[in-house]
Amino acid sequence: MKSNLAARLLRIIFGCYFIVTLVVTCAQLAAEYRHTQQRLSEEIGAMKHTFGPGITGALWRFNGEVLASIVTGVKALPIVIGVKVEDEQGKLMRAIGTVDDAQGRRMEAGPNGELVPAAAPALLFDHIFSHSFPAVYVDEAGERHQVGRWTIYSSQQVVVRQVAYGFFLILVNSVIKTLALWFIFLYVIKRTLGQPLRQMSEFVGQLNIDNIGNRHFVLKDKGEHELHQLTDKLNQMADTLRKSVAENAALYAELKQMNHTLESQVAERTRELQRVASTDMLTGLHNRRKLDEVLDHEVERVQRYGGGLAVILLDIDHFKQTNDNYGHPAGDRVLAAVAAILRTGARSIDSVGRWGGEEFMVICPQTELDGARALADMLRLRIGAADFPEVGRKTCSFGVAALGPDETPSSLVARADAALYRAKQAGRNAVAHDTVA
Ligand SMILES: Nc1nc2c(ncn2[C@@H]2O[C@H](COP(=O)(O)OP(=O)(O)OP(=O)(O)O)[C@@H](O)[C@H]2O)c(=O)[nH]1
Repeated sequence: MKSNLAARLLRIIFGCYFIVTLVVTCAQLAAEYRHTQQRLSEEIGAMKHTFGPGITGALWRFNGEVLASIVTGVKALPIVIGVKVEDEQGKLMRAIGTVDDAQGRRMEAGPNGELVPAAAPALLFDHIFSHSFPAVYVDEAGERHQVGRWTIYSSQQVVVRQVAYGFFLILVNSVIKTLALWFIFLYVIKRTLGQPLRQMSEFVGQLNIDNIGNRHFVLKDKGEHELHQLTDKLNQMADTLRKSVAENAALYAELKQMNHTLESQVAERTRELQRVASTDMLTGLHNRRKLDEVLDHEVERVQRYGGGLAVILLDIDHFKQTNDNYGHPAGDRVLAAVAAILRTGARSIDSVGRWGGEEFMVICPQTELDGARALADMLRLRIGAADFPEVGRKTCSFGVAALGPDETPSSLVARADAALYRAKQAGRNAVAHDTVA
C-alpha cells in the first residue's frame, strides 16, 4: 500500500491494538493455566471415588489381574501420566507410566512393572504432581482394613497441552477479529479521511494563479467535523487568493497603462529634446551640429551607393551695417526672414540650416554642381527680391561645391567656403562655385 496518512494511522492503531491484545492474551493465558491446573487437580481427586473401590477390592483379594486392568484403565485417561499401587508395607504392587520411587526419584515403569530411571526431564513445564489415596477396605462387619495406597501422577505438560489448545482457539479468534477489523478500519479511514484529503490536495493543486477559476471544494461526507472546518478554511483561502489575483490583475493593467503613457511621454520628450538639440532657436532651421550630422551621413551614403552631393554656403551681405543701422533685434528678424526664404525655396530633399552668425548652408543630396548652382541662383534672386521690413532690401553671396571622389565633409565645406569668399570678393550678391582640382 502506498504510504499515506490513512496507512500511518492504521499502523499506529494496529500497533496499539497488537500490544493491548498481547498483554490481555498473556493475562488470559495465565488465568487459564491456573484454572486448568485446579480443574485437573479436582478431576484427579474425584478418581478416589471412581477407581478407589476397585483398586482397594483388588488389593484385599490379591487379585493381580483386576488390579492391572484397573490401573491400565486409569493410565489411559489423558490427564494421567502414571499410576502406582503399594501394599500397606509400602511394597510396590503395580506401576504403570511415569511414577516416583520411595526416594522420590522419577522412574519409568517397565512392561512387567519394574521401575527404571526415567529420561532426563525437559526444561520447561516438566514438573510432576501426584495425588495419593489410601486403600481402605471395609468388610461385611463394617470393620476398616488398611490394605495399601495408590497414587496418580500427572504433569505440567498435561496442563500446558490443554491450555495450549484453548490458547490456539483464542489465537484463531483474535487473528480473524483483527483481520476483519483491519479491513473495516482500512475501508472506513480511506473513505472518511484518505479520500477527502486526497481530493483536497488535488483541489489545491488545481488552484492556478493564471487560471484561478471559480470552483469551491465540496466535502461529500455528511455531518460536521474537523474536515468540514478544513474545507471551509480551504474555500476561504481560495476566495482570498481569487480576490488578490483580481486586484493584482487590475493593478497590473493600471501599471501597464501608466507604463505605456510614460513611455509615450518619454518618447515625445526625447523627440522634443532631439529637435531642440538640432534646431537653431532663432531661425527654426537645423543648427550647425545637425548640419554636420546630415553632411557626414550624406557623404557616407554617396561613398557607399554613389550619386551626387552638393553644398551651398551663403552669407548675408553687409550684415554688420544692418545691425549697426537698425539694431540687433532687427538684424535677428532679417536672419529669420532669410531663413524662411531658404526653407521655402529649397527642395524637400535638401537640408537647410544656420551655419553660424549670418551664414547659412543648404545640403543638396542627389545633386550635381550645376543643379546646386541653379538652386543657389534662384535663392539669391528670391532674397534679393524680398522686402525686409525695417531694413528694406538685402542680398546674399553664395559659394557652391560638389563632392569629389573620396572627399571628406570638411573638405567639401572648405571648398564651398572658398567659393563664398570669391563671391564676396567679386562684389557680393553673386554665386561662385568651386570645382575639384
Ligand atoms: N542681429 C544679429 N547679428 C549677428 C548675429 N550673428 C552675427 N551677427 C552679426 O553679423 C555681423 C557680421 O559682420 P561681418 O563678419 O563683418 O560681415 P558683414 O558685415 O556681413 O560683411 P560681409 O560679410 O563682408 O558682407 C556682425 O556684426 C555680427 O555681430 C545674430 O545672431 N544676430
